[in-house]
Amino acid sequence: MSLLVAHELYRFFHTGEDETFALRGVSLCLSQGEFVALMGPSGSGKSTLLACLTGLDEPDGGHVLVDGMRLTRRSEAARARIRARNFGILLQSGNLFPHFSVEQNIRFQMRLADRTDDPRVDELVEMVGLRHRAHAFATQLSGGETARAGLAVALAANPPILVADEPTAEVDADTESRLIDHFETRRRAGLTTLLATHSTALARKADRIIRLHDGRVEDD
Ligand SMILES: Nc1ncnc2c1ncn2[C@@H]1O[C@H](COP(=O)(O)OP(=O)(O)OP(=O)(O)O)[C@@H](O)[C@H]1O
Repeated sequence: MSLLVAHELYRFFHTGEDETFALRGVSLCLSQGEFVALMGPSGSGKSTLLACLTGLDEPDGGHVLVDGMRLTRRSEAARARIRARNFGILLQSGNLFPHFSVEQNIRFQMRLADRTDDPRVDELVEMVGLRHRAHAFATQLSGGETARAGLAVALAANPPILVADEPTAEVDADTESRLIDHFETRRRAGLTTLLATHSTALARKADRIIRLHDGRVEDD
């Protein structure tokens, strides 16, 4: 069975007189253990799609199923429960609590997922190249450090589905290669990974590339 299904998703935005058609009937299926890259030009709808797939945004049409459960058109509390159980999420809007340190943010995410005894905090901090910044508050981090800390938080609960928007946009080559190793380890462990990326190096490692263009799937 598919772990994550999107069926005919539509999303429109209205700003004043303008209407933007961000998603125009996007359907996709992700199986357990798949590593999928979502690509497409700026403005093609990648971030909007990730937000709808994780229930952080509601599509205007269509629906999303997570492990057979409908995520769309449910209460925020129900969506949050499904999200906590199934997803690790890194979106461009960020996922850090500003007055927690990097390490506290990671531990908090683990606690939300009931992984209080998880020994991997140091490992995660090391993997994203932030050992020297583990005790810094989120507000004290540079843009690149914030993105990397956010990724460590998204990975903290070893989520069944990792959804990340441009996870390697702000990382150096060493960190990118450590992250690619980690994504491949997730695949071997049967965990699913969906990354929106402009990086061809990263996309080359994926099992599948889904290309969006103008709010539609151009190629899958
Ligand atoms: N909250 C919003 N209000 C109005 N328009 C929006 C909103 N969010 C996204 N859009 C518009 O929807 C379209 C798709 O945006 P989206 O951010 O999903 O693209 P993207 O493929 O992720 O782009 P990028 O690669 O630059 O991050 C764009 O035209 C964008 O301007």
